[in-house]
Amino acid sequence: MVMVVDSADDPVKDAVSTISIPSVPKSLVSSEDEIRGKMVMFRSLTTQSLTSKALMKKTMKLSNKDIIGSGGYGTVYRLRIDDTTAFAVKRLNKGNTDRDHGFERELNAMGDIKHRNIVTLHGYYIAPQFNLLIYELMPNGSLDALLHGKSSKEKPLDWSSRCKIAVGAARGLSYLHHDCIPHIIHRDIKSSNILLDQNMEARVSDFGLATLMEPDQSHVTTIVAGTFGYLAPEYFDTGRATTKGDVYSFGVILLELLTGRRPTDESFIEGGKKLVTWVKEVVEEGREEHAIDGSLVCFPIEKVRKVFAIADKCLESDPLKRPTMAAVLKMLEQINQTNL
Ligand SMILES: Nc1ncnc2c1ncn2[C@@H]1O[C@H](COP(=O)(O)OP(=O)(O)OP(=O)(O)O)[C@@H](O)[C@H]1O
Repeated sequence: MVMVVDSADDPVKDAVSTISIPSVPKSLVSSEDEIRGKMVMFRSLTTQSLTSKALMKKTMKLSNKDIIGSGGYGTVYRLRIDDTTAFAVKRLNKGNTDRDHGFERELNAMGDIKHRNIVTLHGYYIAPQFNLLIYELMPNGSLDALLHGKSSKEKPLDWSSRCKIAVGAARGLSYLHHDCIPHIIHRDIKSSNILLDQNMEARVSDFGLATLMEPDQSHVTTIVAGTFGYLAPEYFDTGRATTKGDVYSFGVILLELLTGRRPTDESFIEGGKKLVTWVKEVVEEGREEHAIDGSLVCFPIEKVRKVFAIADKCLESDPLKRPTMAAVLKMLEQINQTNL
């Protein structure tokens, strides 16, 4: 049964259609699953020629061979529609109520967001046993894979690609912090959540942990979440997610781009040193060219120094001393524009 609904009838704005599926083949779901779900697709150029029914049919045929990867919340599949259209479908298991709330949050936050540096959510499917999120497919994978995966040895990212990724990710995050109403704190900024589109433009992804803030609130108090190595120190004490916590995580991303090393790399904590202390010392002692990723054969040292200095500011232990994402974006854009 296909029912086209007016967006006014649906809690999610711009939804073009919903579909109830009384039964689906086994592949994404186990045969015991009680299957009765609702699919909602958002209106866009990519989805306008697709019917929910056709999409649902293809979705239910997904199997292990289509898996792109998996994370803390579920498994991601590649869904090919035709030669020009493909989606990334994230299946979230309905393990507990927290995850259900996370899913609802993700939908509400993502549905309206359209930005060149944010991964678009095209739709979702809700069923009793599982939920699906239907995202734009990012053909060049994640920054994590580009920096630390197999291809990083064969074809390391060059300096200008790293700069472009830093600027794009900063623009996406700045948009969430400053231009979305209510403002959005990402809460899980890390290199596996920075994806690359066909032009190697960075897109911020994964709002599973995103928390919506009312414009007059400066923070929200929640249980500790996020990923070790990227979390701001104050988060461990207070459990408060703030935009400045995201700025800290972004500083870690900058360090990853500069050094090619994960934040949990032993060299950062050698002799009990913390990341913050490490970067401060590198900047103060002018050792940037020794700290830069060894696979970078050619880099403009003045620009490298400036990006290290920005990372240092983002990683300040006192959140009040950290710049906003809008300021970080401006600094990175200026470095990119100057011919040093
Ligand atoms: N829209 C997408 N296009 C292409 N690949 C994607 C997309 N979304 C996720 N992936 C890839 O799928 C894999 C799993 O992603 P997922 O977001 O589930 O986990 P994660 O980010 O690694 O960890 P976590 O769940 O803790 O955030 C990652 O390799 C990620 O790069």
